[in-house]
Amino acid sequence: MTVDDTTPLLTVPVSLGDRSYDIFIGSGLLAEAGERLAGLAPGGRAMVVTDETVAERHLPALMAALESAKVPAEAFVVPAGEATKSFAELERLVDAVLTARLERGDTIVALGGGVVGDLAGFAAGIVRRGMAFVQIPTTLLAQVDSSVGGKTGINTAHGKNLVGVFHQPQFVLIDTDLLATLPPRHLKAGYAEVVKYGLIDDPVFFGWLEANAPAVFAGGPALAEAIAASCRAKARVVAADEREAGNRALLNLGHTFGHALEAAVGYGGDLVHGEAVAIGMAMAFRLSTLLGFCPAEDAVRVERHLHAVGLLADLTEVPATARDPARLLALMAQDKKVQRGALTLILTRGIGRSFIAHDVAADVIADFLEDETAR
Ligand SMILES: O=C(O)C(=O)C[C@@H](O)[C@H](O)[C@H](O)COP(=O)(O)O
Repeated sequence: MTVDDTTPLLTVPVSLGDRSYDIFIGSGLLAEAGERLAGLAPGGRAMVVTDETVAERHLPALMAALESAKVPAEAFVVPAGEATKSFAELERLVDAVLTARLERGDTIVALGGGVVGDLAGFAAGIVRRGMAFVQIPTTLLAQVDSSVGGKTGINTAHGKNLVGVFHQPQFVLIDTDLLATLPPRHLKAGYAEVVKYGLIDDPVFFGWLEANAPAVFAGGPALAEAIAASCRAKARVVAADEREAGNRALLNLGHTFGHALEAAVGYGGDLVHGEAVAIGMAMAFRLSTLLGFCPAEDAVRVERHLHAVGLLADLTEVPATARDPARLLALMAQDKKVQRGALTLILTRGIGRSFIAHDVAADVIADFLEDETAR
């Protein structure tokens, strides 16, 4: 993979028949949001959903872009953090959309990270049985993962993302400049999802990340290239299996363990999604090694890279209260990939060789979790 020294506009198509859309990636794109929205829904209105932190940094620029394109718009601001993916915030948002009398052809615009995108997308999917929706992701995690593919939803006390709908956006606008204000912790957390694409089926990309991680974290062309490669990978998987009937589940590498950890720590607690996914991916590699699928050196290589960029890779690195194996197993049992009571895990035969496993016995997973807490 080569790195350009410029970041021109790049368009990645997501091919889904009459629900197809483009991901626009480039520097300074927020300023074009108004024109793009006006082109999408001439004469339409917009509601921008964002959180308190993003509102301070980027909302004025987006509202100015909408105003100059003559798109009437109002903003709806939610608290920052995972706890916002709740029935209470969904109800508040739905009420605001209906109070504003937005029509089905008006647009809900998600300006923010995964939390904002998932909540706003869910509202767009259910109000008037489906409104227009646009994603303007402002975190690395949202730019490389959650803004693409149409998964929307909220968390419940039973687990992560358990209530939601598939609802594709009309376009995704990725302004790479917005990452300049992203705190390092969230840049790292988003990087976990970038690594995931290498681990699923692209060992060359993983090798490139090992060599180029410092340049990616420095921002600039290498970061833009990592975003583009991630979006291409995700668009390819989603186009082949929009509703996760098959191989889309590979995008869940690290998520069955990760989601259980997030729920165990508590939403808004001391573990953000990408951090939990990093631990979950390392665990998936270790379990794969234990089961004889994956060379031990590959699991070690994954751990080494996650640690090298400052991500956690070990269950013992999460708060002790979230490490109870029985509780983790009970949370995993709520995973959406469960079939007839049996867990589905994404395991691996090595870096870039992940596969869907339906037949790992519950007692094997329970023993593995016991071992992991004692590592
Ligand atoms: O888009 C997908 O499909 C994914 O699984 C991507 C995940 O990284 C993302 O976190 C997704 O929201 C998880 O979905 P879930 O269905 O496992 O809750």
